[in-house]
Amino acid sequence: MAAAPDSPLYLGLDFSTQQLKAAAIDGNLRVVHQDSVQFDCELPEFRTQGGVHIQEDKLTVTSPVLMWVKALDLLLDKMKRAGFDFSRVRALSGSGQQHGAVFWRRGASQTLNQLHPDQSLHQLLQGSFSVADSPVWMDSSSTQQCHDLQAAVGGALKLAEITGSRAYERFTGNQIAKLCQSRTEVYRDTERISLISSFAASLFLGGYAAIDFSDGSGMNLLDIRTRSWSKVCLEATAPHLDCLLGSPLPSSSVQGPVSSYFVRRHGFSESCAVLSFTGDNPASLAGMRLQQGDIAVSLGTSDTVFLWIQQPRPALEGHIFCNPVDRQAYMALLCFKNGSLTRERIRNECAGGSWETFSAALRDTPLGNNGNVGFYFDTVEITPSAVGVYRFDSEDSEVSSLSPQVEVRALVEGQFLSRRLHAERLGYSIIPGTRVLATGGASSNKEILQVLSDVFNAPVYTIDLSNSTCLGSAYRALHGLAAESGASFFDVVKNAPEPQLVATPHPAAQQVYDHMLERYARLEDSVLRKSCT
Ligand SMILES: Nc1ncnc2c1ncn2[C@@H]1O[C@H](COP(=O)(O)OP(=O)(O)O)[C@@H](O)[C@H]1O
Ligand SMILES: O=C(CO)[C@@H](O)[C@H](O)COP(=O)(O)O
Repeated sequence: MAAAPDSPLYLGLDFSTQQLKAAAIDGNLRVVHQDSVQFDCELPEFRTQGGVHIQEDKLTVTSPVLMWVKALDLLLDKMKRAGFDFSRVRALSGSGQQHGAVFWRRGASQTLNQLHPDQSLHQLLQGSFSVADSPVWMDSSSTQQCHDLQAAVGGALKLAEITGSRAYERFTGNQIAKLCQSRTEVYRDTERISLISSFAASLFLGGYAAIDFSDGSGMNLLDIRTRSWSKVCLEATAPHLDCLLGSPLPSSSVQGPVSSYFVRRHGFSESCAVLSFTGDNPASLAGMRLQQGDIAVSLGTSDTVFLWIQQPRPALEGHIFCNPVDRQAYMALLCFKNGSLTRERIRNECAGGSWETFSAALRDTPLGNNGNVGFYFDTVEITPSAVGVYRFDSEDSEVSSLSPQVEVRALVEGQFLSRRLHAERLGYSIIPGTRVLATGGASSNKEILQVLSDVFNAPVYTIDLSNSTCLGSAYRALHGLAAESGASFFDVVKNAPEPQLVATPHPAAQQVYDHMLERYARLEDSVLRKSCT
């Protein structure tokens, strides 16, 4: 049944690597509006490529914080022009690319509190950030700080037991330590540190939003069992950090009403609630309504693989985050840096820049690629830690090139073999009934999903939107209002459309890829020996 034209809406936003996106749903969980702002082409004055600036050392990767602020101005204006009625929004939530940090300058809280509706956020917040270029998840420049943190807490595994992950360069605590050591004055001039998710929530609240447990798990600072900051990690990272971070809160918390700025400038209702924002992968778990036993594969700027887990078993590879929709549960995640941008490079070099030609190459080449396989780590990979491009023929001999069509398949098969290999090392096994839920920009490509299905030997499902992050945040906004009366997330979203089957494995897939996986693991070992990062 269609919802009444003035019925309540729930808004989800996603501040991801390459764009800001929004989706609104009605009380029947139907998507009624979608919009986006692409950073590179719609905000060219910030001169980003893929939403980021890669610095000369090739390790430091940042994004201008004012670009995200301006993107929000632009997005809300676009939505208004499209006739979106903000007064109907009962609750909103959102997500951000994980791990990135926003440093608010002393005095920023007062500015946030007194935003004048005649001016844009971008004009009002020009002077509010002590660091103009925020470190983001692609950064790998804090190796020293990672070593120091692990040494301080008693080793990599001990750190993983506390925070869910060994030290990773992109994790916020290590970025904060780097800033504090290299730009002490700037650190002293900072009154608050947000994640990108809690920064975005702060804009809507007109005051500092708490970091939520789930995104907070990507900092190497939160004790994922007690769900509070780990004293030993804070002390090893930087002085007075507890004051700068504020107390973390559950991902389903109502953090307050939207600020009067949004009421007066955009027509939001004064009672519109702002729910905790979270990380984009946790939001995606909510958007896909992931269940235990499913495996999610997100094909955004990064590729990620994640699972719902009940008990944390931290390891030296991968991450455990607090679950964003169930306070007793967790999620396990693997992140692969060379995802869509690497597929785009090979599309440009081997398929004339056309996804259609790229897809045709996948259709026209056989499962297993006649033994040709590749490792494409254009930038320093996270899982595994390696860099460079390595191609092998069926005899395991390294070759310097492959024909364009074979290269396309070598890339996509290689990427998914890697996703499966590392997921299995994390304890994941494909059993009858396993569903692979795919999302992210590249999940609109059926041929890529067919290779995913073949390599995992499991059916692949997608939801209607390739953008499950916004949908997940809209669901979380709706659930947040009901959570106070004890309703579970799954109760609230039980009538959402079911994921649709989009690919089933070829009958020969298991035979081809079980063997190839063993071979891939051996070749990866040899690549790792060659590519000491
Ligand atoms: N038809 C397609 N085939 C493969 N990849 C695609 C296709 N359309 C878009 N993409 C990829 O989707 C990526 C963006 O995914 P998205 O999930 O929106 O990223 P993010 O949320 O990280 O900003 C682009 O970098 C692009 O390479
Ligand atoms: O670092 C991670 C997860 O640990 C990345 O997955 C970021 O969260 C960026 O996400 P996308 O913009 O690629 O969706």
